[in-house]
Amino acid sequence: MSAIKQLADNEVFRAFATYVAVVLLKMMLMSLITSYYRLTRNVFANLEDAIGHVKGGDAKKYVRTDERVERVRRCHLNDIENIVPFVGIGLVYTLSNPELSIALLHFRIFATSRILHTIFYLTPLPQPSRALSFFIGFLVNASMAYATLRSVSYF
Ligand SMILES: N[C@@H](CCC(=O)N[C@@H](CS)C(=O)NCC(=O)O)C(=O)O
Repeated sequence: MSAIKQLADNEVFRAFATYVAVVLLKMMLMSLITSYYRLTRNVFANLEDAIGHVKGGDAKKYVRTDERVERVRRCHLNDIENIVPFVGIGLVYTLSNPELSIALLHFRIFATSRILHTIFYLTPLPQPSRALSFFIGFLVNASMAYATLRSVSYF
């Protein structure tokens, strides 16, 4: 059996791949939400975008910022700051041969925390809701990094 086939058959890897797909799809959704607010509020990042969408008048005035668009962009940036580490740390953690039940717990808590973070940020809900959801996801990444270092570290 090839190494790739072996990896694909590994239950922890399959669980990891599933949750990576979930959180990356959630992150990709942020681009669509940003575009939605740009188009419905006529808020553009570039003059050529404004010219393409605003008929007549001075397109320059639609090259501006808007609190709603900026909120979605901050939420997207926060996803990048946390989901990219999840993909990297999660992969090495998966390769360190963890227990399936413990790995699943990490992946599920992380995905839930990021979905909640988005809901809390975009609604928006009062703090500390968003801070807690961020912190839980952060702890999951830290826990996977710690477990990996404990089991396979080679300095
Ligand atoms: N880059 C983040 C680092 C800290 C962080 O991620 N905090 C969480 C909980 S308060 C957050 O949602 N920050 C808002 C954000 O990143 O826009 C920041 O500037 O706030």
